[in-house]
Amino acid sequence: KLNVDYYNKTCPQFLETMGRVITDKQLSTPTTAAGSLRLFFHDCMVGGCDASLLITTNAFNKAERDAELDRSLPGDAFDLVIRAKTALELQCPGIVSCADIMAVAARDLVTMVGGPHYKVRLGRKDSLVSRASDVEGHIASPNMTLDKIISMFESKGLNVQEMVALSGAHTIGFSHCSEFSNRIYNFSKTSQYDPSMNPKYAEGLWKLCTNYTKDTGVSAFNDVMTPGKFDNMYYLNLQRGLGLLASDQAMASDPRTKPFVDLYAKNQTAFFNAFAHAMEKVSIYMTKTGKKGEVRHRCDAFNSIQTGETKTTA
Ligand code: HEM
Ligand SMILES: [Ca+2]
Ligand SMILES: [Ca+2]
Repeated sequence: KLNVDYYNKTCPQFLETMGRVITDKQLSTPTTAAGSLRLFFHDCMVGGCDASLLITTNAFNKAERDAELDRSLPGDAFDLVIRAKTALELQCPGIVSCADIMAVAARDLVTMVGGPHYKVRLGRKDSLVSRASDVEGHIASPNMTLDKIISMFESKGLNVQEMVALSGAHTIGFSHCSEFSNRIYNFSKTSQYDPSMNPKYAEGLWKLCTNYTKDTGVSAFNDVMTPGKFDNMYYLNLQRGLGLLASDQAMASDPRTKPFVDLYAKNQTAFFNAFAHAMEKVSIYMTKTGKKGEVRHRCDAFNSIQTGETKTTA
């Protein structure tokens, strides 16, 4: 079904065009890589990698991207897909799905910022539904227990090792203060900061985020040491109490996850291999082929107008 040569005959310029659009965007807006990786992951976790996350809300339907858990996804990641789609529609109209564009963009950007390269099989179809109400229960948040996060990944066929490897994505990008503020402001009756945090690090974040309730855009690097580079520094940080999100830091102490944190901290090649392998798995999770989806003309709208009342699928 899915294969790496899917567009070889129908859109031979596909990968080259993607490469050009991605390079332009990443050089002018270096936050694109992290945003696109997160966008892709969130899309895949809800109904598979089918671009359901790109649909915009209309009067009849509150779409997936407007779910609370997806509100912080950056506009530049959406913009990249739109740009790629626009270029591809000129070269080979109606051929390349938005879901395939997202998969290739995430992969190419990981590679561009220093991470591994892996095969992306192609031929995904775009979804025929996108509902904000479908998101909850599928996307983890930082203050969930590790038990809960592990079972969420397991429900997608991803084991603990794969979860730890995929979380290495936090070697790039940002998080808003609201995602970790509970760790630095009145953590408990006896402690201002979360004791699993390096105190100097906590203090720095405390200063950075002082005004976060008013200035809601304030964010911290997920990886304080090498924020723009895809490397294994994330795991080394966890060993030193420099994990930003509570869920990240928890992986360094829980006996189920710690062995993998230690392995990837010691051995970047092991991390890259595990990340690449897990991403290949994520990127084919629940993919739609054939009549189960469509190739959208534009990535933010279904091809036929849907009122939300009746919907016929072929
Ligand atoms: C283990 C459970 C995970 C939790 C609880 C989690 C949670 C979060 C949160 C809260 C943010 C900050 C969002 C913001 O404030 O804008 C974030 C950022 C990010 N996440 Fe995760 N995440 C998890 C796993 C993953 C996975 C598996 C990937 C990809 C494979 C990923 C990729 C990213 C990236 C790249 C960013 C930075 C986004 C940017 O800079 O725009 N995360 N994550
Ligand atoms: Ca999806
Ligand atoms: Ca890094």
